[in-house]
Amino acid sequence: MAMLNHLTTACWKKVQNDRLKKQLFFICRALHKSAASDAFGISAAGEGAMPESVISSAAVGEKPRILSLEEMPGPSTLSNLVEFFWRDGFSRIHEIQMEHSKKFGKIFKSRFGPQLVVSVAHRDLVAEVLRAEGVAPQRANMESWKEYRDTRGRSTGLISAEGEDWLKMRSVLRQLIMRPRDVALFSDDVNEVVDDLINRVRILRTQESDGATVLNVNDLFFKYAMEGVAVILYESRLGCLENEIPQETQDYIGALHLMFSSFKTTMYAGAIPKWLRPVFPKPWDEFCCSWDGLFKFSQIHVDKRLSEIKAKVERGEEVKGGMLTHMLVTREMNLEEIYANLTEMLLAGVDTTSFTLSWASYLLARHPHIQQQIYTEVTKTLGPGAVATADDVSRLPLIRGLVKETLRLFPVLPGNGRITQDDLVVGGYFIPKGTQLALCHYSTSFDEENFHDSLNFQPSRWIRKDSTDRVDNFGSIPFGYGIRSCIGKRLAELEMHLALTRLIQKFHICVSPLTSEVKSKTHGLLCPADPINLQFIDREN
Ligand code: HEM
Repeated sequence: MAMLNHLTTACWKKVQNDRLKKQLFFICRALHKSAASDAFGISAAGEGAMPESVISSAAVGEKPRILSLEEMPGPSTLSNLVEFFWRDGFSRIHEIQMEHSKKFGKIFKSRFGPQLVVSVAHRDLVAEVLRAEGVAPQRANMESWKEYRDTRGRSTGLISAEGEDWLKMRSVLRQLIMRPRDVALFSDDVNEVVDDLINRVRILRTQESDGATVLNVNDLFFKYAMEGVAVILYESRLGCLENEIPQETQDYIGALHLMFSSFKTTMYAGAIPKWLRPVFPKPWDEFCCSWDGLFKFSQIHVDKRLSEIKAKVERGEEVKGGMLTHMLVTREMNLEEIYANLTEMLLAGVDTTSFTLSWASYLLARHPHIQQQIYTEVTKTLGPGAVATADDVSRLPLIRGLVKETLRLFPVLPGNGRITQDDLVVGGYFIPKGTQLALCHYSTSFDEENFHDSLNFQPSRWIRKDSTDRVDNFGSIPFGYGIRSCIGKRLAELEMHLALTRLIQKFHICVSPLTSEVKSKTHGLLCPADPINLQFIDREN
C-alpha cells in the first residue's frame, strides 16, 4: 500500500490538469477501499492495481489519459437487439461474451434499452474491480425481487438484500457456513445423502435395457443437490431420492422449475413496467406464484424445526442442532429473515451444484484416463472401500482439481454483476458511480494468458508443484471473490467432493451411446443444452 501511495503521489505531481487530478483522486480512493475490504476478512492476493495504462504512461513521463465511457468500444444497440431477440442470444450469453471480448477487447460497453452495461473481460481488471469493493457491494438491480417481498410482507434474504440489511445477515451466516471447519461438521449428514445417491444410481440403471445407463443425469443430481443442501439448511430429509417423493417436496420442485423454466418470463417480469402489467399479466403472476411456492416450503420446514425445539424446551431437554437450530435459538435474525434466507439459499444451492456435478461426470466419462488417475489417487489415499469425509478432501488434490476444472470449463454463472458504488477508473476508463458492470468469467476462463491449453480438461493443472506455485487466479472465480462472494461455496464443495469421490470409487462412468457431444447453453445459469446420459458400471472392488 505504501508503495502505491508513493506512486500515486508521483503521478499527482506530474499531472497539471484539474480534471485528471480529480480522476487520480478516485483511483487513490479505490486503492484505499481495498484496504477496507481486507479488514472485513477478504484475502487480497496482491495489492489493488492502478489501471495498467495509467501506470505505464506515468512511468515514461506522459500525462495519463483517462478515457470516457463514450470512447469505450462495444456492440451497437441494434446489433444487441438482433442478437438477443432475433437470434435467441439469451441461450448463448456465454458465447456472445466470448465473441464480444475477442472483438472489443478487455473492457467494452453494451446497451440493453435504457440500461448501459460495462463488461470487464480481463483477469487483472476483474481483480481491480473486486478488490476496490466497499463494505456492502451491490450485485444487480433486484427491484422485482424486492417488490414481491414488499407486496407479500416478506423479508429480503442474502441475495436480494442490500446495504445495512445485507451486512447484518451476512455477518450472521458467514459465522455458520463459510469456514471449512464449520462445514466439516456436516460430513456425516452429507454422506448419508451420498449413500442414497449411489442406491438411486443402482435403481435407475435397472430401468434401462443395458442395465447400466442413467438417463439425463442432471435429474438425479438435481435431487441429490436438493436433498444435500436441505439436510444442512433445514436439518431434515426431504425424500428427493426416494421412489415416492413426498407431495410438499414435489410442490417445491414444481415452483423451482417454474422459476427457471420461465426464465425469460421472469426476466420480463422485472423489465415490464408496472403500468403495462394489466395488459401482460402472465410474467408477473408466474414470478409471484413461484416465489409463493418457494417461501411456503421454507416456512413449513422452519416452523417444523421451531415446534421441535419448543417441545424440547418444554420437556426440559437440551436443544442441540445445526445451522437452523442455531438461528432459531439465538434469534440474531428474526423469523421472517430466517424464512427469506433459507428460501434464497435453497434456490441458489440446487441447480448450481447439480449442473456442476452433471458436467463433472460427463467430463470424467469423456476422459477415461483422467478418471482412472483420480480413481488411483482415491484408492491409494483412502484405502479400499473407505468412505471419504471432509477431512480427507485435502489429501485428494485431484478430486478438488476435478471440481475446479469443471467450474472453469462450465462456470454455472458465466458472468457476475456489480453496480459501482463510487466513481472508478478501470482499464483506463472513467466509470461513474451507479454503472452496471458485468464481470466476464466465462471468457477469462478460456483466456490462454490465464490457462495454458485452455480448451483441454486438466484437473491436474490445479495442483501446486511447490509452495511458491500459484495456481489460483482471477481468470476463474466461479464462486466470486471477496465479501459478497458465494456464501454456500464450502457447502457446495463438500457435497460435490463427497459425491464424486464415492461415484468414482464405485463405478466406471462412461458416456452412453445415446449421448454424443453435449454443448452448454444459458438458461439463467450455464446448463447442458441436451440431456447427459451416462453408464455407471460397477468396479470390481
Ligand atoms: C457449484 C455451486 C455454486 C456456485 C458455482 C455458486 C456461485 C455463486 C456466485 C458466482 C455467486 C455470486 C458471488 C458474487 O457476486 O461475487 C453466488 C452467490 C450466492 N450463493 Fe452460490 N454458488 C454455488 C452454490 C451455492 C450453495 C450450495 C448455496 C447455499 C447454501 C449458495 C448460496 C449463495 C448465496 C446466498 C449467494 C448470495 C451471497 C450474497 O449476496 O451475499 N450457493 N454463488
